Amino acid sequence: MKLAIVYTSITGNTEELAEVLSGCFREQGMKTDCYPLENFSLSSISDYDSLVIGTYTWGDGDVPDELLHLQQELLRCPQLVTGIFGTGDRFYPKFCGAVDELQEIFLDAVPLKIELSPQSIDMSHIENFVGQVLGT
Ligand SMILES: Cc1cc2nc3c(=O)[nH]c(=O)nc-3n(C[C@H](O)[C@H](O)[C@H](O)COP(=O)(O)O)c2cc1C
Repeated sequence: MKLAIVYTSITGNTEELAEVLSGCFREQGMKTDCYPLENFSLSSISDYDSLVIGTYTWGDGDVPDELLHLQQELLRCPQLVTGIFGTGDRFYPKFCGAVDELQEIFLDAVPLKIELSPQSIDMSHIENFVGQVLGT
């Protein structure tokens, strides 16, 4: 089994969460590759058994534009998307709205929403997410 984390991040919060998650998946014995979106080649999708997508939220609860192409491609194999994580800010009415939007498309994916950058208080949620994605 091989898992890819593919994320987009502007100010680094989602990147930080992606790195924490990578470490957790690896600790659980999962072969895990972690890519910023711009380094992920769509042709490598077939190398993976499972894909976990990470995103910030933009605008009024929106998925960032740069993710839309990957989102479209994954509609061919929606079962591959096992998790969707995001960082957001509770200041906005649609907290982590991008995670909600993606989850409406990838119905079986486990969601994780974290406020800004991951803190130690978030670790139980993060570990739960990892466990659910791995089905343990
Ligand atoms: C213009 C703008 C719009 C945003 N809209 C939302 C939003 O609707 N919901 C939300 O939860 N966060 C929103 N955010 C907050 C970001 O999603 C949040 O800061 C996130 O952690 C940034 O991730 P990054 O550091 O990976 O880029 C917005 C931020 C900006 C600058």
